[in-house]
Amino acid sequence: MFTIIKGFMAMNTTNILKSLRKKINLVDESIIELLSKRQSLIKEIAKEKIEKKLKIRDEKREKELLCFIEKISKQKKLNTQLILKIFKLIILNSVLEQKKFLKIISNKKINDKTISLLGPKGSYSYIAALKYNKYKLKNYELNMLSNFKEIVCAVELNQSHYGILPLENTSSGDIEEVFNLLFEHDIFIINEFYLKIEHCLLSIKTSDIHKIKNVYSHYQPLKQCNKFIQLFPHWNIKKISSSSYGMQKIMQSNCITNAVIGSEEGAKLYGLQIIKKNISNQKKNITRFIIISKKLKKNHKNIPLKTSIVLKLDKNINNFLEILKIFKSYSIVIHKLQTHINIHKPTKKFFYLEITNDLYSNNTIKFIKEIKKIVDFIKILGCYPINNI
Ligand SMILES: O=C(O)C(=O)C[C@]1(C(=O)O)C=C[C@@H](O)C=C1
Repeated sequence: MFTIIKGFMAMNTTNILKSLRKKINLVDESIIELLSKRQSLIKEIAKEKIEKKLKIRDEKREKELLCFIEKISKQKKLNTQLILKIFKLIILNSVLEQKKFLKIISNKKINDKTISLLGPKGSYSYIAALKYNKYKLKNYELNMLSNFKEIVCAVELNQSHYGILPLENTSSGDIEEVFNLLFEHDIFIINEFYLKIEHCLLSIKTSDIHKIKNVYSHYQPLKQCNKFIQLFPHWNIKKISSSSYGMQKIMQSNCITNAVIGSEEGAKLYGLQIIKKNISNQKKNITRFIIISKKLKKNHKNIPLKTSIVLKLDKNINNFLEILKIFKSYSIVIHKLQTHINIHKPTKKFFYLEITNDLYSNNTIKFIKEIKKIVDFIKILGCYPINNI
């Protein structure tokens, strides 16, 4: 009798579960419908912006909107951090959609093979992308974006096949922002290469070093040239989205007091003069660029390969000793080992590792299985050919 009642209750619970799941389906359908409505509005906004020649991205509006979202999600007692994360992604997606729409409207041929990078033309990423495109991709269209996050999201959201990002530099070290994006987003490294970066101080042709008051650039070139900059304490240093955006701005402003730190190639593109060449802290200023993709790539077995991994451990330091033992027992060779701080939660650390092993070899597969047992979090960031400087 008791078993019959239990069986009946179980059946009843299953029916309740079924009906609740049906309700969830309806709620999810409404969410999708609302997102589709939002997407249509985004297109309308894009048309208006194109007509009125307004910038696609409106950071002030984004801030206001996120404040509003935060307020109402708190009122509804939702996980505010999660909701904000979702909305930041939705907004970023609409920026990328609007930029794509702008291209269609302005009758630019849309190539389905694109590589996203920090633009506009003349940036170091542009020079790196031209080089990579010439040797490896051929005929991929360059999709110029305004920051590293947009590049990562364009690839993650399948709006672009590949992305190109600087990862580290001999003068400024690791680019933490890019490492954090790799850890947080669903993308993979499929290649790497090195590029010599020769920073120059550029201005319009009628200026000279004594007239300069404002110096513009992306935060990376500014960091890589900080010793040179320190020689001119009266300069106002202005961080902007890219060195080439700075070139565009000073060319348009036509003002003798403005200068930008950027490339010689960029100077030619924007008709600027080079006031001083090679101003980096180190003579051999080299940047390591990576190519990112939505999918992990399998490589030929007969070329030397590197696998990048990120790990998060709990506070127990002994864990790391355990990890090292596993490395030893599988004869894994560590090429690089670094700790990185989570930009959003500075108390949280990640371990970033590069091993000179093929991710798909039986030995590496077994090694990763072992590691997974003792870490809090592991993400394979990619497997790609080793490209020495
Ligand atoms: O309000 C706008 O201007 C929009 O284009 C919409 C939107 C959004 O998705 O909410 C997208 C991009 C802007 O940077 C700000 C907001």
